[in-house]
Amino acid sequence: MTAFVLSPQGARRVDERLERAGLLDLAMEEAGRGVADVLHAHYPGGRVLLLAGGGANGGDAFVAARHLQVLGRDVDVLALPSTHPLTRLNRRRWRSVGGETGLLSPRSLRRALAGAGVVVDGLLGTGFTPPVRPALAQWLAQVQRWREQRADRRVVAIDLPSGLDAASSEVTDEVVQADHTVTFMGWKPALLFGAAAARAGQVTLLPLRVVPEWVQEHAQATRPSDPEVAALLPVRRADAHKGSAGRVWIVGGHPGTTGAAAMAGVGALRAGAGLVTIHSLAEVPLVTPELMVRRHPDWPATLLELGRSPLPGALAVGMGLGPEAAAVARAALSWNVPTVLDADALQPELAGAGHDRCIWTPHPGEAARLLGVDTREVARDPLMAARALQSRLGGVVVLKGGPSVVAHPAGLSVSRGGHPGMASAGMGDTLSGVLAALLGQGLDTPGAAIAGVRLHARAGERAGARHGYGLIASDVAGELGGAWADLLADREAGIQACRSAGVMLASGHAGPPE
Ligand SMILES: NC(=O)C1=CN([C@@H]2O[C@H](COP(=O)(O)OP(=O)(O)OC[C@H]3O[C@@H](n4cnc5c(N)ncnc54)[C@H](O)[C@@H]3O)[C@@H](O)[C@H]2O)[C@@H](O)CC1
Ligand SMILES: Nc1ncnc2c1ncn2[C@@H]1O[C@H](COP(=O)(O)OP(=O)(O)O)[C@@H](O)[C@H]1O
Repeated sequence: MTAFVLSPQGARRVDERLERAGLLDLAMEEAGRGVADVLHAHYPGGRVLLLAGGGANGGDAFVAARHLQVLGRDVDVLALPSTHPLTRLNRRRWRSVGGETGLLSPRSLRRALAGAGVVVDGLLGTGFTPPVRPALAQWLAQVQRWREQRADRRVVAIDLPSGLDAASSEVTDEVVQADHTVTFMGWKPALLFGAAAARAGQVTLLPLRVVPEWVQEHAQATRPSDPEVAALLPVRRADAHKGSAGRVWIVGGHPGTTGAAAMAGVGALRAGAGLVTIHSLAEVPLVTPELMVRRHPDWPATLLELGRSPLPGALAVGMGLGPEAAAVARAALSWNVPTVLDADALQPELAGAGHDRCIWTPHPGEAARLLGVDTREVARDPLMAARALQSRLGGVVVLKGGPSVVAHPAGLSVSRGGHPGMASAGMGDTLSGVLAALLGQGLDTPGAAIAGVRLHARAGERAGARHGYGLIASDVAGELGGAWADLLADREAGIQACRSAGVMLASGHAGPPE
């Protein structure tokens, strides 16, 4: 199923609706019980110390305490004064089953930590407003020191580690390092990006059965599952031929950076393009004989000639293209065919020159240049940056990273998977080829972006399993066929899931070009 990304404001909206409908108690029960189940499954031994804050995050901790006791665990609870009515109610329920609650203080915490094997952090959730108040910072530091003293000590965070701003990828020193975070309803942006995501440890999302359509309504972005992505991929007829599988042009390469165009070409071939031609002013290495390479004397005359010839189903422009990239990209955009713009073609002066069938693929540095901001600002909130870029450039934007964000006219989508070994040169070039190949096979622009990013990430996972951090872009290209097969294995399930959930990922496949 599609998972959703919920900003703290979105979570609050859902919270308010649940409260008005009298369902918040049920949601808290489901959330707290889920925390207990996940904790017990992953960390079956050791005394559990639950830390409950005053808000609803603390309420979840009281519910979890009750269920952990039912599961036969030894449980201690230390709490702050409860301010939320449901937290008070669940504190009473905990007492009614014989549970005791101590007041959280440096002394009580020190004592309880001495006997604990697992700490449940239920102090601050989405209701946290930075910065962390000093007393709390001190307790969080105590928990942090306790965890670092022994390798078998675990911290399980409820919804998100305390001190983490749910909307930001940045962290401060106070934020607890969790081993596992059990989050509810949707991914909070902090659990997806940057240093904040690393503090969450492993994340389990519990969608909660209570009125899921409200989550969808208030979501900031979607996170399609593999079966849903697979439903976007084209399926060929048995009589397919190279013309019907899509003709792709790669426009790139410059003396010294010809490998970029070659890698894009291989990416396109491995993602199913029928015919791939590289147009370049430089001598592009013939990395595989199936690629056609045309070397030209200069761009102005070449662009005129190419514009008058039969145009391809899709093209990718910019990989290693060099100083004339903006002018070349502008001419290519005037041809009005599905176009991927990458690397040197990602120039601010092209804003307004694009069309609906463009995919712009900046990494955070390129995104910052296009937006005229600092790279750190892009990295802090990739969802906002991707949206801002899409409204400035039009078409579809893929803001690359681990994970990548796809911004399309109907919304935002965050990719799954990938591998840290993909942080190496040429990965983005390969992706450009993949995206052009999917556009050439008739996928619409958002569909090509969502499916292409996941296909590339899946190939990265496969290559990463084999090569680890030593993986190179050619390895990823070599795994694209296997990645496609992995996704297709779930295609039918994906189509059914999309239909029954009424979830629109993107309109998907427009049919193969003639
Ligand atoms: N949205 C929903 O429908 C659901 C929410 N649930 C839980 O509810 C949580 C949100 O609950 P709340 O909105 O009550 O907020 P929280 O419980 O996350 O935080 C509010 C508490 O934190 C304190 N606080 C805020 N900023 C602070 C700071 N800078 N320093 C120290 N203390 C600070 C407040 O005084 C208050 O006691 C979620 O994270 C989740 O755990 C769950 O019960 C499941 C259902
Ligand atoms: N840690 C990571 N996890 C997942 N994917 C990653 C990671 N690092 C990089 N990638 C992917 O690798 C690609 C890198 O693109 P880019 O920086 O443009 O590379 P290049 O310019 O060298 O071709 C992107 O698709 C990005 O999503």
